[in-house]
Amino acid sequence: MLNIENVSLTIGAYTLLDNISLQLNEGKIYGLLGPNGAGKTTLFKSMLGLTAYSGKITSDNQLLSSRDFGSLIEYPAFYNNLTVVENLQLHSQYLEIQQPDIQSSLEQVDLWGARKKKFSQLSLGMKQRLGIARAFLGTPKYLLLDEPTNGLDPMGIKEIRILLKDKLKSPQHCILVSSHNLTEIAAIADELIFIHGGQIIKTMQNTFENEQDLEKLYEDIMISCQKEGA
Ligand SMILES: Nc1ncnc2c1ncn2[C@@H]1O[C@H](COP(=O)(O)OP(=O)(O)OP(=O)(O)O)[C@@H](O)[C@H]1O
Repeated sequence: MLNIENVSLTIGAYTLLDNISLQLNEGKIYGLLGPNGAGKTTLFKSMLGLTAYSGKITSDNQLLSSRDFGSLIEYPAFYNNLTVVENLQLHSQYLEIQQPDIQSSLEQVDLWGARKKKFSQLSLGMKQRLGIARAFLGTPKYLLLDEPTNGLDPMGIKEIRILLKDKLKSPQHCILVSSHNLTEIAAIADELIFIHGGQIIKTMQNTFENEQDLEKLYEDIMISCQKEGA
């Protein structure tokens, strides 16, 4: 279990994260929802140790290790002139992942057939899936995906949904995914986390049968945050 306790981050006059406490459990997919600038990426970066913060984040009561996490934050950066396989081999060497199962990870995201293609030859959807394969390569406990469906067409979005829900979700792994696409979040998440102005506004089970109901709740929450000036 990932335990986030009273995590805050202030830079100059701006409070990016405001006393965030959350518990994230293996076996679940969490959807992180919030408008532009809410603090989603900053929260991911604090978990990954990419930004300073006050408060405490632990995994099963232990200090965090970079091995605990796999992440896809913002646009996935790879070497354009290397092939799919070469990119993953390089990443494994860089992270000192012992005996990475590159074939399985590529099969999982349906890219084994494209293993000899250069990164520059991949479609956006293939690039996102390769980013997820890379994030999952060391079989981390926590998989952090920041807007993985950004810019994808409906088929690409569907592929990511199937990948997360039917292939990567497991009792051993916790997946935290941020998205502005409420339809996707309604379809894949077990739990919902609403964030606004660096604060967690609400956490709840995803009981939404359709995205219209989630959309309505999202709008109500965000409008009331704006009124309160959160
Ligand atoms: N290094 C920084 N210094 C100052 N402000 C920052 C820094 N990084 C991010 N911010 C600000 O912190 C706020 C939260 O940014 P963040 O990128 O975490 O939001 P987000 O929820 O991921 O937004 P989006 O949905 O647009 O990706 C924004 O107002 C952003 O401008």
